[in-house]
Amino acid sequence: MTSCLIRSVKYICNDIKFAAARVSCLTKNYINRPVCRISSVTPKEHPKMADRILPQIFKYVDDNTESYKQLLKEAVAIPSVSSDVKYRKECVRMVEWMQGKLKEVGATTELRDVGYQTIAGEQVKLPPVLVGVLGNDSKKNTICIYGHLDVQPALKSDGWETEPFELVERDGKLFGRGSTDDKGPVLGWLHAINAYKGVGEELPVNLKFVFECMEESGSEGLDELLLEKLKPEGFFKDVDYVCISDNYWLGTTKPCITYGLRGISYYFLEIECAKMDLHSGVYGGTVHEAMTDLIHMMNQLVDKNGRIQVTGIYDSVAPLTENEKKLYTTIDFDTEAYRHSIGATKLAHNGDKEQILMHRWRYPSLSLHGIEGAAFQPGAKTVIPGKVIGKFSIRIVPNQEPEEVEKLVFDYVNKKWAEHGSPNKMTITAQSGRAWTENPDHPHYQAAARATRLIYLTEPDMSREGGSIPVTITLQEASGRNVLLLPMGAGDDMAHSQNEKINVRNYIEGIKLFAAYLHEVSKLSK
Ligand SMILES: C[C@H](N)C(=O)N[C@@H](Cc1c[nH]cn1)C(=O)O
Ligand SMILES: [Zn+2]
Ligand SMILES: [Zn+2]
Repeated sequence: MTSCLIRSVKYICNDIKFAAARVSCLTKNYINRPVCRISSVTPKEHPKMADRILPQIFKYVDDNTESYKQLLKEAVAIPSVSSDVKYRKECVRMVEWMQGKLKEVGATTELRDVGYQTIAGEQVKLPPVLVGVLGNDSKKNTICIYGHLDVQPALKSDGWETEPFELVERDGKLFGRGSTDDKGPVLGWLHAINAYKGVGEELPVNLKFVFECMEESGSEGLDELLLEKLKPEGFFKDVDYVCISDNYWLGTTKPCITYGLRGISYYFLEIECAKMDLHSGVYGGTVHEAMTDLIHMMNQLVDKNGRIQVTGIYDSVAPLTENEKKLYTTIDFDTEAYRHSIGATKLAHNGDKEQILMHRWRYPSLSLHGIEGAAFQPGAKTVIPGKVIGKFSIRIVPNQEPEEVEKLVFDYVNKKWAEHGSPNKMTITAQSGRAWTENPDHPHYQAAARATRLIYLTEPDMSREGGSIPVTITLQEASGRNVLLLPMGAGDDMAHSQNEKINVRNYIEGIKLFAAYLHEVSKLSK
């Protein structure tokens, strides 16, 4: 950290005269600070001049740290939980809030309608997708940036130390739902753009934005918007690169650039034994209970070592080559620190680094998430739930197609249900997104690596991510371009969990990283 600050200060001293000479008129930017507007000089025309811009930008970012935190506080305060329809208005408010911010930096924006989703037989309107364009210079490269504005649910009573929708700074960390996943990174792009403006520099690239508010709930409607509307309208025609910041470093100190994601196949296993909940004293012993059936079924899915029991599930997993195997040995990953950070007694696979990484990145895993309709509140509620929905998912990997995985799971669950022989009603439904991998030897990745070295003064690890961003492969296919994941947050940020946070350092240096990345990509050939 100290070295980054020293570097920024040193650069700004060299460039102070240069910066002063460029100011011609002042206006206000989106954080209400004066900015200068000038310069039609692009990095491609004057590379040396361009290389002096970044130090000014880094200084500008350091100087604006408090306002960046303030804006994240505003964003976190909007509880844009996509999985619960009672927050749907907040999702819309979140998208509109972000639209305002994009407009303030000069982007042309549109809110695109993506229709309805069906929840328990009801049609519920999906939040709109925010689509934006900033710059249209045919000499510049165009980057399409994707991010999401929705968050996972969070309640203080889940075990948060502070209110989840109130950004709280403590010990150099900003705690709050969405701070790292994905409001911090989305705002990072906005701040990086603003920093160019703040030092009076034209953006070196054109930008296109796709910001949705349903990522945590399967990105419903987004693929159709991208493939059936935006693509035919020519949105991707001039896109040269795609960048997403929505994952995390592997550890806490070493930056990463990410070239793979697992997909996800999410299941709702519903069992109904009665049309309402029943008093267990009155009805216990007289009915076949839905919860008993569900626990039996959920127990058939995975063994205690994490081996998925669904017949044929491992058949299509891409075979491990000798070359790929070697990649895992060089990755900087401390399994003991990882174990300690989550308070686990023992990791799977005896804590072996290579095995742990492979089971996060390239093998499927099945997790049991929860049961809707169960009496989960504290206290001795004596009810027999009439209907319960067990939720589980399989993280799927390259070569596994969602349709094929869904069929294997449906067949297996139906077989186990038949063997179980319950008179109750069982239904299973799924929603799935594909896995994604990219070529990390591409110049786009080299540009991101240069930007990362500039900020963190170290070589980034090329990583894969165990989580899923369903739209990534759609963006790859729709644009036909190289896609890169540039994480902002650290490996211990606890996305989706209690006390989610982003380190102030990751947030601020991440903004600089994005600015440096835009600069590096501007130098790539078209
Ligand atoms: C990696 C990304 N930040 C993320 O958290 N993605 C979610 C996507 C998802 C899909 N269904 C529900 N959520 C994840 O990997 O769980
Ligand atoms: Zn998430
Ligand atoms: Zn995310």
